[in-house]
Amino acid sequence: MKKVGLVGWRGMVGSVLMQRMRDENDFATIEPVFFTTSQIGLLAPEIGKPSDTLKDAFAIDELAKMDIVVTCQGGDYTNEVYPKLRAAGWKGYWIDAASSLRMQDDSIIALDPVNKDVIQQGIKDGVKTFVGGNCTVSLLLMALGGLFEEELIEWVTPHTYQAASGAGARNMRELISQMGSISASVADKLADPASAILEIDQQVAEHIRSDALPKEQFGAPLAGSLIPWIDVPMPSGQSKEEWKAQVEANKILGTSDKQVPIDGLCVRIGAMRCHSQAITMKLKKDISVAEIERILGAHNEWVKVIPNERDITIEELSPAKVTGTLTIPVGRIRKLAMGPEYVTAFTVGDQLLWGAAEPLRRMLNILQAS
Ligand SMILES: NC(=O)C1=CN([C@@H]2O[C@H](COP(=O)(O)OP(=O)(O)OC[C@H]3O[C@@H](n4cnc5c(N)ncnc54)[C@H](OP(=O)(O)O)[C@@H]3O)[C@@H](O)[C@H]2O)C=CC1
Ligand SMILES: N[C@@H](CC(=O)OP(=O)(O)O)C(=O)O
Repeated sequence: MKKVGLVGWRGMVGSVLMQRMRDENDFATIEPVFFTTSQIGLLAPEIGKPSDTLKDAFAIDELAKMDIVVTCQGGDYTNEVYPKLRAAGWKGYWIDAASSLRMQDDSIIALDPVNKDVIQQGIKDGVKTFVGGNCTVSLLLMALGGLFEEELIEWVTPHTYQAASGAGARNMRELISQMGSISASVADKLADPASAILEIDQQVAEHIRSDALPKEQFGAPLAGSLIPWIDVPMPSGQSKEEWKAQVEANKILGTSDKQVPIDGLCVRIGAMRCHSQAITMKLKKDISVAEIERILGAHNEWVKVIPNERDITIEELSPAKVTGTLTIPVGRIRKLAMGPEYVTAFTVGDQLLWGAAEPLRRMLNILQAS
């Protein structure tokens, strides 16, 4: 059995990964070794079989005993430990959730329902570093995989509606606190059916703008509002989250030499853990909506085409429905007024599952089988 070192397993992405590995009985086929940056010597998590106590995640000699290291610990950890481990001569496989190594020449961004061929070729060529993609990128490609595979897309503009979880666990808590704080600020008026809505609205607006609203994590109101900027600015005027779309998607698809333009605005909204994307795309030719739906639906077992009808769209194409599942619904598919090659779509996906943990779990299984 391969020795697999798990780092960052108790964080938000790591916990979802652990849950999926338990659900799929992945621990039966590996020898897991749990690492920590802060709890050395404490008990490892329950996985249905005995495991050693927690080891020091900065101990290069311990990590070097692993055949595979899977880390969800974050970019700072990767930046500090990965170069030292490789410099020590370690030849094992490194599977990472953080963005630090994604765009390096010797790494592959893993999303196997979309780029299994790239991954398999990489393994044959001796690639040892596999990184999960940015959540919006992975979710976009899971939804539009069929059209990309058939090389039907000339360009895509995804406008995102990103959940609080993408900013971290504390941000998720802050979103709920903001909601509670807003509700509490007008509780007496809400309880009185005769109270005037404009007064409630006025009081809510004042509360949202005031220091009484908790906003230490986001630095701005999210509940009852939105934040139209995610991550740091780039020289192009894009946010870094927006910049990632084209570079990462083309790297995943293996099309970096003839880039498909992918660019749009990324916005944080008050959803908990599902990112949604409103897509405008130009196809290379005029194909019917029925054919587009067929191609999208046939690409992978998780994508689910939702007919462009009101009731089923509201029922199926929402963060409330999708959260905690691996389903990638894509709907609102129709031609735009700009011309027959211009198509719109809307998709939703759990950013902690297909957006983060699931590609890593599947990458581990691919390496196990190789
Ligand atoms: N959040 C997201 O949506 C996505 C995140 N990623 C990447 O994954 C990486 C990790 O992100 P995320 O999971 O959000 O990070 P978290 O902050 O949730 O966890 C990171 C680490 O913090 C330590 N920690 C300290 N206190 C606690 C606590 N009370 N509960 C749990 N862990 C604690 C743990 O390390 P220790 O046990 O060593 O103390 C843990 O492994 C980042 O690089 C991020 O970029 C990738 C895709 C999506
Ligand atoms: N930036 C993403 C989450 C994330 O962690 O992305 P990345 O893995 O590219 O750093 C969001 O805010 O929704």
